[in-house]
Amino acid sequence: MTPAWWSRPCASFDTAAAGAARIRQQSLTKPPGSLGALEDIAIRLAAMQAVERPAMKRVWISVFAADHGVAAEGVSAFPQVVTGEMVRNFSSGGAAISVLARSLGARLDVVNLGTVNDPGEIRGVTRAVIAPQTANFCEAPAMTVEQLDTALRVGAERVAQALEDGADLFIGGEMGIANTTSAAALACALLGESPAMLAGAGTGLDGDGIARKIAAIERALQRHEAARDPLEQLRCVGGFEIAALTGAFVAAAQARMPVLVDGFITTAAALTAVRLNPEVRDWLLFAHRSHERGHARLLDALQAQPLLDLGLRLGEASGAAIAVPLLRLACELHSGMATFAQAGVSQG
Ligand SMILES: Cc1cc2ncn([C@H]3O[C@H](COP(=O)(O)O)[C@@H](O)[C@H]3O)c2cc1C
Ligand SMILES: O=C(O)c1cccnc1
Repeated sequence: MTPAWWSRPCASFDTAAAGAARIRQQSLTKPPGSLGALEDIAIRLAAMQAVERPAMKRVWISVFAADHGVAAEGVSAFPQVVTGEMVRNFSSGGAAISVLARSLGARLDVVNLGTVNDPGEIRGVTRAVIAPQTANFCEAPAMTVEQLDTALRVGAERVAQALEDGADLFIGGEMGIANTTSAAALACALLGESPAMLAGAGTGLDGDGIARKIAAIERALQRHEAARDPLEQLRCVGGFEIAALTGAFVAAAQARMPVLVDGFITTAAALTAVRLNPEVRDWLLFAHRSHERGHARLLDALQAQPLLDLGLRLGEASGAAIAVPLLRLACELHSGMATFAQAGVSQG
């Protein structure tokens, strides 16, 4: 049997470019190391882009939208119709990510994988509808094998589009009422953690709501106890958008495309991608630590040090978009500063 596409090797870092970038960082007019994490980012991006002086001009943002059967368990503070309504809002330019993408001059790609309140054909939205929603994973596997396969492939196809567009960075975002329940269930399955440790308030559940969410995840984990490998865990308790993000992250790493990871849900997808193919980890940069309970644990599992900690809990790729200016500034400092020799400044 031929191995699945997601198991194929990822691109490797260009160590010569990274070495040249490291030497350049040490020659710039500042005490070595004084730009902290921004220096490491410039060097890592040099390794990824295989150039001494990396750039972060074109940014591609794919927001994957999908509904979740588990919403029937009363695990979100908002009704399920919001997912489809927000797809429309992304396309008309009123969502947080719409504003951020405009401000960054980034390409915003919205992908509808299936919503109960389907907005139909609308301008600027790619239709890749798999089903109106996943199955309620408290009662059955969230996806069939075919649905999972399609969702993974849709994610990879958006990366192919980003490459064709000449993007320097891929950002994945999500929209799906109840998807913090799916992401928490997936994280529990992958990490062997208890739901009480990883389930949070999501869109703003109160104490009773969080207790319902924990109980739903506990039931789901019992039902799907036999799911031991990451692909099967994703199929049983994931969502269409979480699977598309997983496929996108693997495909980006295979295609030499840096990825900036957003919040709780996208990090659950990132961990799934790394479990499917450990080489993916090298290609992931982490934007922020979300306010959502459980995100810190996921970041720890990935040994990730995010750039920002702003108490964000929105999703939609918003936290990643907010961190893009830092990546841009890291690149500009790296390529624009004078060296000690050029500026006639004495070295220590
Ligand atoms: C208006 C609105 C816009 C959003 N944009 C992202 N989310 C975020 O909230 C949802 C997850 O939280 P939960 O699991 O509690 O439902 C996801 O759609 C996520 O992207 C939103 C939620 C709402 C209500
Ligand atoms: O961290 C996130 O991505 C998040 C948190 C709460 C709700 N939606 C998204």
